[in-house]
Amino acid sequence: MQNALERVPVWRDGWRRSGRLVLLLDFDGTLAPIVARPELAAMPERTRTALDRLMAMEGVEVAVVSGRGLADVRDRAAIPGIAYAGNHGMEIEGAGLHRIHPEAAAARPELEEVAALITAALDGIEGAFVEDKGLTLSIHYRQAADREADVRAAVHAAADGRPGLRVTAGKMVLEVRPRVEWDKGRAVLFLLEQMQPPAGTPILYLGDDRTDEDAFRALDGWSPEAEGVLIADPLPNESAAKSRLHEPADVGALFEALAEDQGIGNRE
Ligand SMILES: O=P(O)(O)OC[C@H]1O[C@H](O[C@H]2O[C@H](CO)[C@@H](O)[C@H](O)[C@H]2O)[C@H](O)[C@@H](O)[C@@H]1O
Repeated sequence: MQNALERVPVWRDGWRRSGRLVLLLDFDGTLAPIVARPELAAMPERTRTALDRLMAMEGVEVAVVSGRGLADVRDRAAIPGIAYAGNHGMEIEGAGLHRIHPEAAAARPELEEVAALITAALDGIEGAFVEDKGLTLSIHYRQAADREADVRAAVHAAADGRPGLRVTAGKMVLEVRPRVEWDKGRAVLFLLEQMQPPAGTPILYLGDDRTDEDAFRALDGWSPEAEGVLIADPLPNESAAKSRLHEPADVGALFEALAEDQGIGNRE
């Protein structure tokens, strides 16, 4: 898969021609490196500085799309004036938008019940814990990797057989989500419908995990200039992304490279 830095001239050219550049950004593993616990995740200074610089340029539109709860990712990313999609897009807020998936919200009482069951079952598994994100649960085992099987058993015992819920997997984490027809791909299409970028606008979705593949696939159908950038090393067997970066640190380098050209996007 091509290195995303090699595609920068193509994207800058599209930005120059259309007057717009859209960046849709995942948080953990993309803007922020993966760390031991969710509350320790932070955007590196280099990435923030380069993103600030890009956002000060003409025609650049940014949104953050995350599996985290909306308030959490908004506080953590702390990029002013943009739209945030939390809980894999089940809640969207900012830039004039306010939307909560109604069926997902209705599943909250059952989710609470499951959270209590899993929390009780994890008692005694040191390092495993439930992150309650309101509309979804993350059950982390990064610090209890040797007990992964027990964590999985606890989660499935509590959530399986409930028609309103489903279990998914991510990086050393299981998630319990409402069984609704909504994911990062749908969220990205919703955001683009609001943004209405003109034809020819380069639209980049940067993401690192399985849930980001929904967004990569959704972009394929949007326009020829919409494409996914996968942050991964090694690469997975399959991905719908068109190019890759090796690690979150490279995301800052990509923003710097996009902002480099003095000929475009400079506000008067
Ligand atoms: O969609 P994302 O913004 O990438 O969020 C996905 C999950 O990210 C967080 O968990 C992951 O990152 C943690 C901090 O680096 C790490 O400790 C954990 O092992 C990873 O799975 C977040 O806590 C989850 O709620 C998100 O769903």
